[in-house]
Order: sequence, then C-alpha cells, then structure tokens
Amino acid sequence: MKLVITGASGRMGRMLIETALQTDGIILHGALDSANSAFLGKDAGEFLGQTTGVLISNDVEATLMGADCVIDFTRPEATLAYLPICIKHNINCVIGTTGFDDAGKAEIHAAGAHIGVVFAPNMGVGVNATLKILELAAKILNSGYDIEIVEAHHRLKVDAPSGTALKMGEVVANALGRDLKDCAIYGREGVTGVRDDQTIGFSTIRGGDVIGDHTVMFMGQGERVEITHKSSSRITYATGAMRAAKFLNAHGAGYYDMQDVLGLKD
Ligand SMILES: NC(=O)C1=CN([C@@H]2O[C@H](COP(=O)(O)OP(=O)(O)OC[C@H]3O[C@@H](n4cnc5c(N)ncnc54)[C@H](OP(=O)(O)O)[C@@H]3O)[C@@H](O)[C@H]2O)C=CC1
Ligand SMILES: O=C(O)C1=N[C@H](C(=O)O)C[C@H](O)C1
Repeated sequence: MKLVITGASGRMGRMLIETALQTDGIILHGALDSANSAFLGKDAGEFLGQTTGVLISNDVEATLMGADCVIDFTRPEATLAYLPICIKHNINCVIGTTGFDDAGKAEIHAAGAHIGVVFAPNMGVGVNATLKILELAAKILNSGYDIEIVEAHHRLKVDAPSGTALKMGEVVANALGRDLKDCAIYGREGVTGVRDDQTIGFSTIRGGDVIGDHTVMFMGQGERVEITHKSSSRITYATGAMRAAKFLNAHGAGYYDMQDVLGLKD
C-alpha cells in the first residue's frame, strides 16, 4: 500500500514516517508539509539519518498521484484542504487531526460517501479500550455520580480540551442518554454555584512534554472511581494509524472510526 504522510516534519508526522518505514505492506510514497516548512526538499527520513528517496514537498497533486492512502495529523485547515484532493484522486484518508468545528466534522463524514475515511481523535489501542470501559462504567454508575474529565498534554498543543477528552465525554454522555453539547462545562471561575449533577466537567492542563494523560472521574457519596489512560510514546498513535490505513485498503469507501478498525463496535 502506497502511503502519503502529511505534516511530515511535525511530532506525529515524524513518528508516522518512522513507523511506516518499519511496517510490512506499507511503502512510503510521499511526504507533505506546509508551504512555510523549513523541511521542503529534504529527504523524509533525514531526521532518522536515513535516505528514503522521498522528498518532503508541498505540491499536493503531484505527491498524491498514485497513492492509496493519506495519513493526516496536522491542523483542521490543512486536513480540509487535502480532503477534496483525496476524493478527486480516490485516495483513502486516515485522519488523526483534532480541533474541528461541527462543519469540519460534517465535511469529513460526507467524504466517506466517496473514499474510505477513518477519523478518530486517538488511534491508540489502549485509549479505544478505555472508551469501552467508560461506556460500561457510565451505565453502571448512572445516577448519584458527578463526572469530571481531566486531561494533560505538552505545552505545544494548540487545541483544548483534547479530542480524546471530548470523545470520552461523548461516550459517557451517550451511555447516560445525555447530549454532550447540552451538559459539558469547560472550566469554572468565580461564584459558580453548587454543581449541577447532570453536567460533565472538563479541565485542561498544558505543560512540558506530557504526551497525553486522560482521567475520567465518577464522584459519588463516600467513593470516587477514576479511570485513567497515560501515553508514554506517540508510537501507539502511529501503529494505530497504520492499522487504520490497512483497514481502509481492505474495506474501501465509508466513514469509520477506530472502534470499527479494532472491531470494538457492538
Ligand atoms: N488521533 C490521534 O491519535 C492523535 C492526534 N493528534 C493530533 O494530530 C495533530 C498534529 O499533532 P502534532 O504532530 O503534535 O502537531 P505538530 O504541530 O508537531 O505538527 C503539525 C504538522 O502539520 C503541519 N501543518 C500545520 N498547518 C498546516 C497547513 N495549513 N497546511 C499544511 N500543513 C500544516 C505542520 O507544518 P509546519 O510546522 O510547517 O506548519 C506540521 O508539520 C493535532 O491535531 C493533534 O491533536 C496527535 C497525536 C495523536
Ligand atoms: O496533540 C496531541 O499531542 C494529542 N492529541 C490528541 C487529542 O487531542 O486527543 C491525541 C493525544 O491525546 C495526543
């Protein structure tokens, strides 16, 4: 399978290039970066001390020509610029980028009518297992528990709360028959009044080089259940993305998430 990686000089882009070069059945076909990138024209493997023959480019059409799949971990505006070109050339798309608004999410969903799309804010197997555990926990602890979600990431992350935290909130809210849009509280300040027991609170921590920590708390009378996932390397996201690319190669057009890829849907 011929793969193009966007955001090639980014934290995830580099991890994806390293992982692609080591994954059976995957050929690194192209590497894209922004028009401002200092890495344009450089070999995609240079940061590893390797020569791959693939040069980092911002010529999207030329780079995508002949590719089977794009893996995109960039920014929403970049993803939404690449997507129509993927549709035009019938190239599947694995999207790990976070921070989309509703219109952006709808565009990605609609792309699934033309090409294979896996869209997930976290491609790690452990986080996706955690989502299933959260669904079960929420169904059992369905009344008398206040729910709070705390996430921590490195100082360079630009969106908050993380896509993973929002997904966790959505899974818990759905399991409780609530709509996250109506019950989410993003931070508190000043005289807030007592807590509304129907809300789901989010707290964001940013600092240092934290790769990604998420905790969901179910706080009741006399006890507190905390479900935590901690990432210690970006490798988990990259191997998940490779699995997603192979899944799309086998399944073709459609809109999927990592629960589909991992066979975790009921
Ligand atoms: N789903 C998952 O499992 C995971 C998702 N993520 C998400 O992936 C995304 C990227 O994270 P990370 O790698 O840490 O971020 P980085 O900032 O390290 O990398 C972003 C890359 O995207 C490129 N880029 C930014 N804007 C544009 C643009 N307009 N057009 C083309 N390329 C662009 C950057 O190029 P330049 O520097 O030249 O601007 C850079 O190469 C984030 O949304 C993050 O939340 C992260 C980890 C796991
Ligand atoms: O930006 C990151 O680093 C991460 N982003 C994703 C998110 O927003 O949930 C996934 C992971 O937590 C790392």
